[in-house]
Amino acid sequence: MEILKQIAQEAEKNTQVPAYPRSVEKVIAAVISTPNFWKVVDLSDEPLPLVAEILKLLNKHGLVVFEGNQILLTEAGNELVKKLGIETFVSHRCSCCNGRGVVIEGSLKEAFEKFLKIQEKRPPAIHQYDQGFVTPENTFARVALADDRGDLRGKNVIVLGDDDLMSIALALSGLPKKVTILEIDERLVNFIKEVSNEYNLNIDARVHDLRQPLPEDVVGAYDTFFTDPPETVEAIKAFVGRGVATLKSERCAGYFGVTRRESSLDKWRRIQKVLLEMGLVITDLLHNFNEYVNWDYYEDMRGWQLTPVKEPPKDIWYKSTQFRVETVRGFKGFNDPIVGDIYNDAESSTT
Ligand SMILES: NCCCCN(CCCN)CCCN
Repeated sequence: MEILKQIAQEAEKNTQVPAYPRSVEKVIAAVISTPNFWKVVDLSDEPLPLVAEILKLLNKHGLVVFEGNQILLTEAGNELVKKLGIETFVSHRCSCCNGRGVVIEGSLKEAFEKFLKIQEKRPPAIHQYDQGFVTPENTFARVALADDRGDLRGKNVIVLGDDDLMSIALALSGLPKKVTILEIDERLVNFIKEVSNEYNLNIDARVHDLRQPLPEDVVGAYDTFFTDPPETVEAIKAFVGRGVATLKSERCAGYFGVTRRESSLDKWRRIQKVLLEMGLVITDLLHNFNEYVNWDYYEDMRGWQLTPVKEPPKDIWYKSTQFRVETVRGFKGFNDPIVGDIYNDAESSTT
């Protein structure tokens, strides 16, 4: 146990990311089952910068080696695993719903098939706005989840930031009364407008920088919001806080993703405190509900500089937990201008 504590302390000192003996244990447990860096990050569920540092320290202590692009336990590493009784991960994830608790069926399925075709021409994710969209099936699973919770039919729905094309999926489902989207990236707004015209979806799509206060007419005018903010507490305030500011009243819902890839549990605690202070109740937390398609700018992101081996990501490794929140008495949104950096902190790694 001593070595785990020692490596955790050193890793925290070098990265400013909170690290625990369990962080080190989970990285070792991941290395038992995969030599691939991105899969180690995925299985360990620790922030990428911390995983990279822990691997470098394990290597320094002669417990892992980097052979080509593979991360392997040494003889000494295997001894430690035996001595500490470290076990690898076993998944019990439902193969039918992929652990999401919802499936895309009936009328949603037809809309989904249409969406699959439409999204083939979507603008690629760009680094400038920390974009990274989820799989088309995931976008529709979010629609199924919100409909399952009664948050869509006959409701006014707003999407704050939409590289995931939630606005198109929601409109294709035919469930909401009105769909509005605010998005900083003109390429996306133009694409969504074109699709809305072509398919007669009547989407209210506007270019808007969410660091600025909301347009007057959307404040207090919606029943449900969707957003998927960058992973800083500031960004949660900007995107989720503004989402709350768009809601009509108590007992309205919001949906967004929070990841473990760029957020330690210590940061999660700060995020959850911010949510409670806004007068929100967290009703659902669905682990790894969101799966992000690998973006082609990975060599430009900070995380790439930190990785101990330079193997391009192949399978989906970046995932996030889907949060559902609901307003209760005394809730208050956030609609002041945001100054400063909403994209970077010590734990972020894909910006
Ligand atoms: N930079 C690549 C990954 C970004 C994912 N973030 C934005 C996702 C937009 N769809 C944050 C994901 C969790 N909040």
